[in-house]
Amino acid sequence: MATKSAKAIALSELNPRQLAQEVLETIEREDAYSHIALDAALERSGLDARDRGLATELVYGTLTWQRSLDKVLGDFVRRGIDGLDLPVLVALRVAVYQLLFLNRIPAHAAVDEAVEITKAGPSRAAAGLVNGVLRSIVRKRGQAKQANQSKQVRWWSDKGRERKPARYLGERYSLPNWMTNRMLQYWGLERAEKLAEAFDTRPPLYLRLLADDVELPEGVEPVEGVPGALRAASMSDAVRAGIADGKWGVQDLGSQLIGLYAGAEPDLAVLDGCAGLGGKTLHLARLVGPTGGVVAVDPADTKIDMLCTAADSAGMRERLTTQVASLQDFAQETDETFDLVLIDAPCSGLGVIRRHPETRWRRSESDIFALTKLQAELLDVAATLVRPGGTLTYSVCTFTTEEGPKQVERFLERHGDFERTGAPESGPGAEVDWKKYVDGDAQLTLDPLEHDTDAFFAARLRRKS
Ligand SMILES: C[S@@+](CC[C@H](N)C(=O)[O-])C[C@H]1O[C@@H](n2cnc3c(N)ncnc32)[C@H](O)[C@@H]1O
Repeated sequence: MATKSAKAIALSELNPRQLAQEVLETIEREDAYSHIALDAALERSGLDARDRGLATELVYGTLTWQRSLDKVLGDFVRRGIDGLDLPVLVALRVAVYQLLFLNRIPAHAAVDEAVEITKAGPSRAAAGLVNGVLRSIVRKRGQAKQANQSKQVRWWSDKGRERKPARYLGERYSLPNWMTNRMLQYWGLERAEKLAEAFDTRPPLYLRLLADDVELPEGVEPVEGVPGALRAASMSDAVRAGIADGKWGVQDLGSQLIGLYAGAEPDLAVLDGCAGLGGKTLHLARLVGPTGGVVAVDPADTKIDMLCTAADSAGMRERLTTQVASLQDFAQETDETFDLVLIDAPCSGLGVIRRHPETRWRRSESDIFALTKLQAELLDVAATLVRPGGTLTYSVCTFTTEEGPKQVERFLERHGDFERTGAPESGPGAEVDWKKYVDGDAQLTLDPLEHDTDAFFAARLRRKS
């Protein structure tokens, strides 16, 4: 039976592969964020937990391994992949991802569905090509299996490891070479390779408690030494129900640690200067309690709208004041100073590529220069908004030194009235076992290998009294 065009049928009728196809095309065509496009599609889909899991795996896996998948396809598509229509390229990538990375999926299911999806789409004439290419890959894989080669279809060469390590890491772990070059500079080959591998895995599912006295379902455990943090084995129906009931929300452990590291505690007046969707804002609002307050500023009105909605359902609205403005404009207009200012700055986002795999293919090295300038400007403005004796926490979800430790060094050179102060010694943040998470300068440096978190950097600075 021919599959109907994904466009012609309601999202609620799509199977997991059709949904993944739809989402991946949207991400590519509209420069959309993977998590937003996928969540929106899943929300409107009629898929059960298992099929949602498969669709999620296909979207994130295909985006993560895009360089490797394209390399393999390039070896099998005679005229190269550059001239392929987007729906054809996406169908091929998704199928090859299943063939090479998902052992439990039978080859015929991956191939047949890619052919059907292509037949039902706008480039139906390419269905034969899709069929031929995928069957050749399956054949090659089968021959290699018979010859007992451990890796059947390869997209890298081990010989390059010593000779051209940046290229080797990029090809093997599906990362851009400029990024692997930096990883080698920072960590050397051994550790860079381990981190490259870690960046290709699916991240653990962490939750943050939003209510007191809740009973944890099976498969959800508290994270030792981090108040309010939970780790879930999977996005089970019970976890989803807890989210809907406002018992907990999804937030990476690294993000939660930043909220705690910033040192929010009852009564404080807090400014979240780059609030975004408010992941950290709402954590800070919870920590300051009903007697404290958080001002959340961000120039993106849609983000502030979403933050307000989330604050309403978390019961935090009364502690929160929002303003759609750049921090620079906000600072011009206010006379207020704050006990605690958080600058969770716009950054290259290389530390969260497990969650946002499209970042690998969208960022370029030149972005880092512009971002570093903006971060320095935001820090200079933020410094004027901290009361004497108050603190400024600067955080980024990346591992480049310019955006992290060097940015802070330069800030301290420009602002003799600030000093590093490290993790908080009172309030909920003092309950964390910080030894595990901070470096020699008491700065927070997190990564997926050591901490099972995304890669984050944060520094806490005190304005001298
Ligand atoms: C890393 S994101 C913040 C994420 C957010 N804190 C969270 O935890 O969900 C950086 C934010 O900075 C905002 N931004 C960009 N330029 C800004 C500026 N000049 N002033 C204030 N915020 C800015 C962006 O809109 C973006 O939402």
